[in-house]
Amino acid sequence: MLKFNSFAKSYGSHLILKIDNLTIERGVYWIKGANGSGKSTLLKSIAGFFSFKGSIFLDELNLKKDGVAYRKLVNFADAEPVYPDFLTGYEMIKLFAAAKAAERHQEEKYISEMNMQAYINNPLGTYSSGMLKKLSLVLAFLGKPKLILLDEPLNTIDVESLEVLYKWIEEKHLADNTSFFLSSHQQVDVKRILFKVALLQDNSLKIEM
Ligand SMILES: Nc1ncnc2c1ncn2[C@@H]1O[C@H](COP(=O)(O)OP(=O)(O)OP(=O)(O)O)[C@@H](O)[C@H]1O
Repeated sequence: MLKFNSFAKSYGSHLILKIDNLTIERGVYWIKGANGSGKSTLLKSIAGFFSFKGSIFLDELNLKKDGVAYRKLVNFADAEPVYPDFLTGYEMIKLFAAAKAAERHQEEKYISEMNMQAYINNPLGTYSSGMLKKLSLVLAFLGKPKLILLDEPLNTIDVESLEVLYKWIEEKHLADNTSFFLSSHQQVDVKRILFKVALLQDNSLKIEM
């Protein structure tokens, strides 16, 4: 599903990640690693936000050569999402839905299950951090992504929303075979969704069997 060839990411002269050759099969992965191990850097590189050395492929699509097609199939939710204050949650959803060629009304289930109806038409400047986080999760599920990257999704949201998120991951993986990379400091309910663990350590990524 995802393939790294001679991948390396540095900030200036500081090497953060080096993945020579690695193929990751479809699945739901918990990206586990200590503070500063490079979890966000890895997810943002895969999302296509950062320059890097080497290549990343999603199936046959090369991120560097087929960027538009690749990005349509890879969705990302930031650890601390920031959006324009003046747009409403619903306007933000409509922008993302258009960019990801989402089916009409796809967002309705997500808005209602996350219980966001009461404030979805309010400006984002009025949202709490938990409300912004929930919006970022809704955006990450729009369209028909092959891979969804969730950076620290368990932070900030309440227990009910966490249950909803686990349900969405399970449903989406079973229905569309969508893969997930979810980074988290907190223990993930690994048995529930049969998470596989990908350990980020010593600048490299290792899939644990
Ligand atoms: N924009 C940047 N410029 C320079 N160094 C950076 C930048 N972003 C991250 N780093 C460094 O890269 C390393 C990896 O950071 P990253 O945020 O990817 O780790 P993380 O595993 O997500 O950390 P955490 O669990 O604390 O969120 C850290 O040493 C960090 O200081």
